[in-house]
Amino acid sequence: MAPTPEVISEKEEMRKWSRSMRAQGKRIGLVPTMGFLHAGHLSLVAQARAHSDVVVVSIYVNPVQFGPTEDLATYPSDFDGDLRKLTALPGSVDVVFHPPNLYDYGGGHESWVRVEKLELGLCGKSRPLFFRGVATVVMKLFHIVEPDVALFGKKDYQQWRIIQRMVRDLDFSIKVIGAEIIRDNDGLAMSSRNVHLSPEEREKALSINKSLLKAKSAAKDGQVHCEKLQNLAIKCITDAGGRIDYAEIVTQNNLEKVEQIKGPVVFCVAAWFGKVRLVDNMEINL
Ligand SMILES: Nc1ncnc2c1ncn2[C@@H]1O[C@H](COP(=O)(O)OP(=O)(O)OP(=O)(O)O)[C@@H](O)[C@H]1O
Ligand SMILES: CC(C)(CO)[C@@H](O)C(=O)[O-]
Ligand code: BAL
Repeated sequence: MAPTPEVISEKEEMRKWSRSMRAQGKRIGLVPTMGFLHAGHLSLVAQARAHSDVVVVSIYVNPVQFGPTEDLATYPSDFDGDLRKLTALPGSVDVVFHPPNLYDYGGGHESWVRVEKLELGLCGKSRPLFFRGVATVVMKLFHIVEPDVALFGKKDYQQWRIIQRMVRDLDFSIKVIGAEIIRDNDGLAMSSRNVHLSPEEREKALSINKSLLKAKSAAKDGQVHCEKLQNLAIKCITDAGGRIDYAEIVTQNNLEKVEQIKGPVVFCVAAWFGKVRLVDNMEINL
């Protein structure tokens, strides 16, 4: 068992800690999270450790990425449980950055980061201010923690691509790594929000991964028409009782819609099961 991570809640203290590490020649890895940690998050921590000398995990439920009708108030949290999980890891986490509020300067926050094209499609359609909130808080975390490397999960594929684009366009000297999706044994992509699924809804939600596997296998068998593949997946999910937000095949880098698979694509899905909205995706490289 590793030592319990140091918990830092003040921005200035966090920056001071990072700068003292940098002065000792240490590479800093950052894993941004909203807490209620699961094995998907822990896999990011392991990869951060492999790419750096010291690891910071941030735990902060960022209010500005939630729309007025979204689930900010019910977002799951268990800070003590998170610390226990991080302490039980084979390699240590050095710091948990857990600020109470990143927008507490009074007078209102009015500066935003927008990744103008990439934020429009997929999740951006039903959550129009979501990626503005994500890009802004990640930029703030980058300025506070000053990491050399930052880890994001491919489960939130569009988010990962948006952060990569922000880092490129705004000249951050940070390596952004996309980590593979960790799934439960039955194929459901791990997600903090899964805790809100009833057993019946969880069973229905397995249709997302099944539909993606079906579509990928049909594509490998020669079906390259995206509409057909999308309809296959939509039927599988709606037959199971899910409500589709979107099911779209897009290019892996620019997330542009494609009609026929000719190069590397990713099939992205968001669907509702009861009050829970889940996202998942699968890369298809024929
Ligand atoms: N199953 C997973 N596999 C790999 N990475 C993941 C997985 N789930 C989450 N992550 C990554 O962990 C980071 C923090 O995500 P977050 O704290 O929002 O958890 P989450 O499980 O995605 O929660 P939510 O239920 O809000 O989607 C993000 O980079 C996210 O992509
Ligand atoms: C990247 C992130 C920590 C920003 O709040 C969040 O969107 C998440 O947990 O995926
Ligand atoms: N993991 C993405 C965070 C969100 O849906 O708000």
